[in-house]
Amino acid sequence: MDHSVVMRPCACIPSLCAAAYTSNVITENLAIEGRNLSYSITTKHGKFVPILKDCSLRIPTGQLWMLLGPNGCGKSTLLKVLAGLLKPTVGAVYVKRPRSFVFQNPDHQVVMPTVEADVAFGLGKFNLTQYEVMTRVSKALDSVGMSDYMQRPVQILSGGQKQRVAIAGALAEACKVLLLDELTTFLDERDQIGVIKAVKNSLSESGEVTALWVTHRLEELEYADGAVYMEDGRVVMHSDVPSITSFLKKRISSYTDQINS
Ligand SMILES: Nc1ncnc2c1ncn2[C@@H]1O[C@H](COP(=O)(O)OP(=O)(O)OP(=O)(O)O)[C@@H](O)[C@H]1O
Repeated sequence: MDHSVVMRPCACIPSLCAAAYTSNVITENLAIEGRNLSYSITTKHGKFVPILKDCSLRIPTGQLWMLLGPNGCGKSTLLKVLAGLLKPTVGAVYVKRPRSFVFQNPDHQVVMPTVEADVAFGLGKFNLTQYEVMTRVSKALDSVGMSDYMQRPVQILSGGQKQRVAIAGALAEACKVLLLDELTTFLDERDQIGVIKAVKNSLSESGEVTALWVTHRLEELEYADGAVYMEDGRVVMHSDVPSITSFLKKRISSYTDQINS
């Protein structure tokens, strides 16, 4: 994944705070909609490289969806287009505001010395009283199961705990959409499950927060409400979990047959 975009990790993206709505997009009950999105680049040698090709997706409010696909198929690029970090070459995007992007590497997520200060970091812009800040911080930490760590230094946290603190930062800012890029890549199994459960819990507590979770790990599908599967820059399937699981099992078994034949 490209980490060249540097910002306050997990902060709501300031340039996106105004409503960004592109005409002809139906938004009823949807937190995320992309229609016919293409994204391409032209290299310094003048070569045209299509990265996303006519991708469409619709994610209902309050749900956790996974974005799956082989290495290099365009998952992170699609997530960055939805985050507004990249402008699609063609197509329309609607994503509820505020939205937050959480990066893959836990060490890029936390910037303040303590957990409490880190979660409160993005709240300065809201002109809140100390009491309101404290209330938001404790509620957000509670949602991700990190209340007991409020006064801890961030350096001593595990990778998964850092990711949960980053998610709490977004929740404290009343984020409506979480765009989560392979958060569990660097985590051990226990931390991995802790992060995904924290996201799931945050969504069910609020009912208003929606998450799109990029992953390679098929076992994480069991926590999802739906999934989008990509290959070679295209959305190949967009559906409920049982259908996508059965599709992927067939895909894997046909691949195994091919390499064994
Ligand atoms: N700025 C860029 N310049 C050239 N190629 C790029 C650029 N950004 C992305 N790509 C290419 O576009 C394709 C999609 O990249 P992307 O990071 O979105 O894939 P991904 O599915 O997230 O991969 P991974 O699972 O390995 O993180 C890759 O082939 C990548 O090399």
